[in-house]
Amino acid sequence: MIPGSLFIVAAPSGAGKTSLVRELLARDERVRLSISYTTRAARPGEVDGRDYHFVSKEKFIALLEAGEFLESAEVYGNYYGTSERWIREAMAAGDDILLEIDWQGAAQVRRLFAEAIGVFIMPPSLQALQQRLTGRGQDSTEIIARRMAAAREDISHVSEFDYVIINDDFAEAVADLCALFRTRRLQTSRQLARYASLFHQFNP
Ligand SMILES: Nc1ncnc2c1ncn2[C@@H]1O[C@H](COP(=O)(O)OP(=O)(O)OP(=O)(O)O)[C@@H](O)[C@H]1O
Ligand SMILES: Nc1nc2c(ncn2[C@@H]2O[C@H](COP(=O)(O)O)[C@@H](O)[C@H]2O)c(=O)[nH]1
Repeated sequence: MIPGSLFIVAAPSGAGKTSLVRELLARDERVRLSISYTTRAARPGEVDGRDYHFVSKEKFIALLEAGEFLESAEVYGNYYGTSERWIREAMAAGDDILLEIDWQGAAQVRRLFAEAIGVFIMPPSLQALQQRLTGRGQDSTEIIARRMAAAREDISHVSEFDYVIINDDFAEAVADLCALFRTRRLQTSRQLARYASLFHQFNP
């Protein structure tokens, strides 16, 4: 079996990564999204187990201490973590895995999986970012201010990622993200030769 790839998508809050990832998942059935654990309160419309596993701080710390997380970080005042068990199982099944996490988590994952492919989503401007956070209409003024204050720090980590997509025109950014996933899946003939079982089907 050809092993799947591990993709990381990060962005400052409000740049549009959840919207883009949702479109990618609708168009590319080979990608599986890791559902993170978080101590953040659910936003209106968010569903436990679909958008996040929403847990208390105590439960999160218990999971952390039990070694359940591949990576974890405090982001904008809440805790977030990726289930190591889920990732290992999905990898064993040969799936392409997508982690929608922040730059701190991305750095932790890169230390474990050097081959992970990092994609950073940029807003066209800080003004557009502010408008998107406000326009989403789901966070208080204080929360938006906290996320805007962190945006410069978030963006300063852009060079740690392999690819950058500027999410200005939404349709264009979706097309770029889908193309990136498709292209990264192409195998060179040398890579293919490493997957002996597949290779031998054509070279008995
Ligand atoms: N290209 C775009 N042009 C205009 N608005 C956009 C664009 N992309 C996304 N948006 C809007 O911006 C808002 C924020 O998008 P989204 O929730 O996907 O951001 P995010 O990066 O996942 O944020 P967070 O990290 O806070 O969850 C949403 O209301 C979304 O509809
Ligand atoms: N390090 C991790 N960061 C994560 C994870 N899941 C989400 N995130 C990031 O948190 C912020 C805020 O997300 P929001 O849903 O509260 O707006 C954003 O940058 C996410 O990418 C995770 O498991 N680990």
